[in-house]
Amino acid sequence: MSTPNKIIQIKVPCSSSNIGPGFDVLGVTLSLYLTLTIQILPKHSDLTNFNEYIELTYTGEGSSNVPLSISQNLITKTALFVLASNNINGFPSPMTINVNNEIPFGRGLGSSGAAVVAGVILGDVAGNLKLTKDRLLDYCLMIERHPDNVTAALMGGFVASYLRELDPKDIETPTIPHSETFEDGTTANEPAVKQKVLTVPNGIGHYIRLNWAKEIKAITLIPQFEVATATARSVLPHTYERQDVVFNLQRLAVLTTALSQSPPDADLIFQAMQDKVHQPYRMELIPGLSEILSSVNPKTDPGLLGICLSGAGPTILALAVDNFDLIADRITKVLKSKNDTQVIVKTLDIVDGGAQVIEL
Ligand SMILES: Nc1ncnc2c1ncn2[C@@H]1O[C@H](COP(=O)(O)OP(=O)(O)OP(=O)(O)O)[C@@H](O)[C@H]1O
Ligand SMILES: N[C@@H](CCO)C(=O)O
Repeated sequence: MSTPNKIIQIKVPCSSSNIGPGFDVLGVTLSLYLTLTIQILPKHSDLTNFNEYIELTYTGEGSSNVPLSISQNLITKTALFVLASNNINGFPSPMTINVNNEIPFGRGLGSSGAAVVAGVILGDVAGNLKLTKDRLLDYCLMIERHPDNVTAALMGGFVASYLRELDPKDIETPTIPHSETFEDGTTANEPAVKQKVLTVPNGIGHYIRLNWAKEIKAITLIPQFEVATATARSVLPHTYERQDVVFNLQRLAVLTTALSQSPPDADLIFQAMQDKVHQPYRMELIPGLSEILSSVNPKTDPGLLGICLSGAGPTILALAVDNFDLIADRITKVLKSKNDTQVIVKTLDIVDGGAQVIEL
């Protein structure tokens, strides 16, 4: 192999979204990473499209079943989409891309959001486009249409976001590498259909970083089965009763400040993490969720602040300041009593910084 012109690392954190009432709004970045190590190799011919000279390898989570074809892999097809949108047809240099992934697939820890962010940055780096972070977010949001995970993964920290409503013509093009959240029946593994130029609208996503009290840690309880986000969204109703919407709005407004206060008020946070918009409908997909939400609280388990589904599940997120192992054991017992599965427990830090590009 020839000596690389450049070696670059793209490091993207995982994220937990919703935090109870903030469905499709809140995301918090946690300390598990998707890391791409890229060697950009010298061009060895007059070619301008080096798609056949991209070597993609994986280690870690998902490595045994992720597609390695660049038109099917979510990271590389996202990069191809960014390049095509900037009039670049295919990867402009040969390269090796090694992906080391710590984020389990389909567990509610934002694996697809991290892959989309990594792919958008890969496209930016490969095409030497020098897009701003806000512009990178526009590209992410063309692909993953709920902003919570991608905004947290790109920007870092505890983030609230909303999406500008797009004109239907902005998303009708077949060049977008449809992710599972397009809700049109396509899946994350389907290839982008055509490479036709697409102008990505400006300023699709708007976000604000919120404060997070430094003593609050995230216990993640990760059952060893997947729930695809598309499935977890398909069980949600299309319309809601007014009292359920008001229930969530009231709690969401309180929660965004309650999580910033030091010392945290466990009772306030526990109540503010209740939800009536997504969790009740997802209980059928996650045996034990209903029992956990109704039986574990700051009185039964001192140190606990609140419990919710992480993203679309099945991971359970427990926010706590103390007694992490005891809280984890108690929730694990309930999950195991309802599922014939291993439960992996990871107590994670909240990560302040988002995706990074490091030149090695
Ligand atoms: N590192 C990756 N490389 C390639 N594809 C990935 C990667 N990470 C995720 N994916 C794709 O995304 C799918 C998982 O996306 P899905 O939205 O269902 O779950 P999630 O993002 O892990 O959970 P949530 O969105 O609830 O946080 C995987 O099955 C795979 O197709
Ligand atoms: N807010 C999204 C996150 C999943 O990616 C959901 O709950 O469906």
